[in-house]
Amino acid sequence: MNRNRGCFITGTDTDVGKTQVAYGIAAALQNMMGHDGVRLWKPVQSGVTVGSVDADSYRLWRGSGIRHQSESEMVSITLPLPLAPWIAARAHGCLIQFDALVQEGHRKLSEDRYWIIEGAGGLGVPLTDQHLIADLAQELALPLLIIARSGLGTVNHTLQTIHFARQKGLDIAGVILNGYQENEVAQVMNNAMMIEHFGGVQVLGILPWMPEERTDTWYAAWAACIGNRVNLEQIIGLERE
Ligand SMILES: Nc1ncnc2c1ncn2[C@@H]1O[C@H](COP(=O)(O)OP(=O)(O)OP(=O)(O)O)[C@@H](O)[C@H]1O
Ligand SMILES: C[C@H](N)[C@H](N)CCCCCC(=O)O
Ligand SMILES: [Mg+2]
Repeated sequence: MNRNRGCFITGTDTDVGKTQVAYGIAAALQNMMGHDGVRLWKPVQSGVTVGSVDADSYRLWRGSGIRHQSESEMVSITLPLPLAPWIAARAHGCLIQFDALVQEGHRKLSEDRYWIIEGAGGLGVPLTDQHLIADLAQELALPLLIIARSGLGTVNHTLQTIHFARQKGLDIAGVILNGYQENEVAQVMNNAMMIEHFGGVQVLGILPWMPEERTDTWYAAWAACIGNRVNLEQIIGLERE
């Protein structure tokens, strides 16, 4: 386990399903590994309070089924306003200490666990007046898993994210296209093909829209869906020496 440090989950935008995919991957990896080796971290969340059902930290905790961390151990900074972290912090009368966040990340990654770390919004989202989410991903030196919408517009957004990631020297583990509707299958397959062709990356999974109420049964079905449709071996295998 100690070679598989983790992945950094980013998105082509806010609201593309990073949290939903992150907890699903965590649950599916736990199922696949058959032991407790996965941990989750959301360095900064905004627009929520810890404990509310819509907080990323709560959803990561609830959806992953991981109980060796509490919800508050899954998040470091929570800011109430639904804004980019730099501005949400400023409005709250504080600044995000980028170096402290990086140190905390390194401490976590030195543990003998597989860490799934969720950014905020996309790579170009400011954490401070000098740092973007991309800079945090760079400091943590984890491969990126890019979550993208599945439908029209996603090819452009995904290729731009890939281009920016490479400019920042980030490794890309792959892309997951999230949330297709039943009548969109052909379009999503074409989108995946175009992203692979022009982006030089692998699409590691294509996930359907699953709108039902979040019950225990729903969470189990989502973890199974990810286990069946996402190339988990590739995600953790990339980290193997
Ligand atoms: N495949 C899906 N099926 C059903 N609902 C989904 C799916 N993917 C995402 N959602 C819903 O879409 C909304 C946005 O997803 P989510 O919060 O995971 O996005 P995010 O990228 O993590 O956003 P943020 O930038 O705020 O962290 C949530 O309400 C989530 O439950
Ligand atoms: C509040 C929201 N849910 C996110 N966590 C923060 C998204 C910031 C996006 C900034 C931007 O790209 O313009
Ligand atoms: Mg999220």
